[in-house]
Amino acid sequence: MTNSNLKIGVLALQGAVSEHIRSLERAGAESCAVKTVGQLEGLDGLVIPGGESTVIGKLMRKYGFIERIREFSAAGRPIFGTCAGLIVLATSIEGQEEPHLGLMNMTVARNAFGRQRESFETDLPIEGIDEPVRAVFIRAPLIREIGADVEVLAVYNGEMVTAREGHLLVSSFHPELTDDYRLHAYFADMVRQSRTGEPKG
Ligand SMILES: NC(=O)CC[C@H](N)C(=O)O
Repeated sequence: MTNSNLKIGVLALQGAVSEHIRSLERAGAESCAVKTVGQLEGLDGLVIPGGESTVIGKLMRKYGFIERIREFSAAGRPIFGTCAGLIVLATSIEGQEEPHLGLMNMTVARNAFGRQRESFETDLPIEGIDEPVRAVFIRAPLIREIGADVEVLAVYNGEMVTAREGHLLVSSFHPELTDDYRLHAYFADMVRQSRTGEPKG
């Protein structure tokens, strides 16, 4: 048994970073901003925040994060992508030739709510969390199609907005912009469980 704290980094190339760090700390994890690939070492999990997926993708390529985050994931370490982070994790992005990380088996659509509903909030029931979560959507993406191993955790107006594939978790909305840190706690549990699967010694 190890007593060391969970360490969950937040990719800090662009977007809402400090709010994620605050929510992760409230959920009982240690957290820090990740600006260089070297900082991925020693992390148990990673959050990829919202922002602009094209910008985040470009900076990930520039600073060598694509390969290193793929290795991070291949080692079974959990990743949570929110909003633009969801787009960055997808294997396919509508209207775009290339994905970014291409790790989670799903097709996503960017800015899928249209201009009328660029930004809104709702109480969203999420599988595995007791009461609905206050969800803030900002120029949010939707999940259009999923692979067989992807489990849908939340649906809004018939559209998939939260999902999980093994150690990968994604949400269309911004869970870090409210005081409700239950989705971060859910992710911290995923990270904790992935650690107990580690070989002892
Ligand atoms: N809030 C967000 O992260 C918005 C995502 C952004 N619209 C994109 O396409 O990347």
